[in-house]
Amino acid sequence: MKIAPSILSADFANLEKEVKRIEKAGADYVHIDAMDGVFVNNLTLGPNIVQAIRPHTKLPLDCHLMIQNPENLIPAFAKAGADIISIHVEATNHIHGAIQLIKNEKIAAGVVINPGTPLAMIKPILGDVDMVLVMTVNPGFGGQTFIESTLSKIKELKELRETNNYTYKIEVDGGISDQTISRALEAGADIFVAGSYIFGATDMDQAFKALRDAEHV
Ligand SMILES: O=C(CO)[C@@H](O)[C@H](O)COP(=O)(O)O
Ligand SMILES: [Fe+2]
Repeated sequence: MKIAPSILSADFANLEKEVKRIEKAGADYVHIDAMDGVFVNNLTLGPNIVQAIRPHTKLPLDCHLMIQNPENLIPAFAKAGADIISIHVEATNHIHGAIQLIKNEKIAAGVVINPGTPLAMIKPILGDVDMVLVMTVNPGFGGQTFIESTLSKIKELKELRETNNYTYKIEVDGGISDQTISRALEAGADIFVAGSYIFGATDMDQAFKALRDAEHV
């Protein structure tokens, strides 16, 4: 399994230190939540923060854009050093075109789907994406409760990948902890975003171990 700590729950006054801390603890990606105050009721990290973090880690920067009409900002995130850009299917009328814009930047392209959005909305583009991010909470904030009804979507995405020889990774985001990760893993997720569980832990190494233990039961 791959673990992508969300720096939304990090100490924003010490981001360099926080990124180095997760790298040392065994993170596979740095998950960066970009919120625009329109698509979601919160305002967070933009391309300038991605650019500021880039020299301080070798980890891939996994940028989750919670931005209405993300087309306008895709080039700026790519230029800032994003390795993966994921955009919400709910945030654009032109999801196919927006995914192509990301691919034009020669970086990995992901589509994100909210808990209340049917899988049918992204079926036509599943052959075009490198990653499908299944939101397991409603986007906007860290520290929310994992929504169990999202598990069926993860299972179906895994089946669709097998049947159609698609190559996307399945990422889950929201409410992931030592208590919930095993259900998402069993359903078929490959990459696990965790914010408050990792940054809220008194012992970060132990938090990583507890998440990875789900693979060994
Ligand atoms: O995209 C989001 C929230 O919208 C996430 O990436 C959160 O940052 C996850 O936080 P936890 O639920 O793990 O605390
Ligand atoms: Fe996220």
